[in-house]
Amino acid sequence: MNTPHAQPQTLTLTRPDDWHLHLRDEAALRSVLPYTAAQFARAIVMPNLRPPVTTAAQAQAYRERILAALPVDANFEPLMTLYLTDLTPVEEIARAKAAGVVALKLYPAGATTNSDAGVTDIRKCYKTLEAMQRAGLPLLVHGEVTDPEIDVFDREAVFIDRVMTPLRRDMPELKVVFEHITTQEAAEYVTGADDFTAATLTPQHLLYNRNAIFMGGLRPHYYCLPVLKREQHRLALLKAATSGSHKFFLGTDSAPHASQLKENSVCGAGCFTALSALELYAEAFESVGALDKLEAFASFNGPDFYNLPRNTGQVTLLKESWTLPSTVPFGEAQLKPLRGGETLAWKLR
Ligand SMILES: NC(=O)N[C@@H](CC(=O)O)C(=O)O
Ligand SMILES: [Zn+2]
Ligand SMILES: [Zn+2]
Repeated sequence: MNTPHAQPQTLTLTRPDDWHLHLRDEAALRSVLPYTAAQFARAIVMPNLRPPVTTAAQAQAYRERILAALPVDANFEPLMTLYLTDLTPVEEIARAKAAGVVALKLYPAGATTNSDAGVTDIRKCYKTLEAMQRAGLPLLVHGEVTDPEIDVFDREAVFIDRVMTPLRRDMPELKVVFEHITTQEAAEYVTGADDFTAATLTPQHLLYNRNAIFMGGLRPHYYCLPVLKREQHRLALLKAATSGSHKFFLGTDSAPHASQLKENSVCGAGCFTALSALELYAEAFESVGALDKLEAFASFNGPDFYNLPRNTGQVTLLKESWTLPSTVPFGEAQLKPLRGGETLAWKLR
């Protein structure tokens, strides 16, 4: 049958990167790293270990542990970050730059998983942020306020007014990535900002709204931070991701937590998507007929923002349904991927 506007059945992209990833450490690291190495050429590795990665020396040691955990045939480069604290010394910035660290991460204290050592007031970090601005080292931001008076669903929008806007005014040439944005407000803020501001988008925030957390019962594997929002926000994120704007790029925020800690009276925040990340993004882009925008989002906009070379080589996605495993090993424990046990429409060859 002649279907002139049929969507493609295969999709070949320049090898993509993941600009926001949690790999954890030790046995957990060895369990999850192969999935990312099979999908991506590089990934920005988040520093929220216990204890956090706060120094260039710790980042180098963590990088060595990641390289040692790679499958022998893997062709993958971890890009390291430091965890910013109230006490990060200005001198650490030069050491970080010399060690090949690509960014520092701002966790407002108490905002998310392993953020208790995070920043209590960003003004305490201004000397260090000025050094980053001079060194061209980006700041990656978990953009939620922690004020208990603020409704959980409003914490990202309030962060823009209370933290992002003053920060951009005071530090105009600091490169800032608004990580894992979840709201129309954040999408519009980044769209309207200058080229020093960019954002990452996760597959779950492009595919689901907050109903997914409550569908037929409480579903802990759909709980991450910032939490999924209303449909209006999901649509705004999808519009931003597929707009062709170079400010938006792929960052899975794949954040593995053992299933017994997700299916618990207090459920840890994080969705594990590393095993099917590209497939999930392809599904999201296809849903609005924008598969032609996926390559720039996944493979060009991130390296361009970080002033890193784009990858050479390609990956191919096939329109072929397959069932995602419902659990995979996670050290001695188990891990449940987002959509585990369900069918996906695209498959990475
Ligand atoms: N996104 C999450 O819900 N969790 C992340 C932390 C983070 O990125 O905020 C984690 O480390 O588990
Ligand atoms: Zn975060
Ligand atoms: Zn994260």
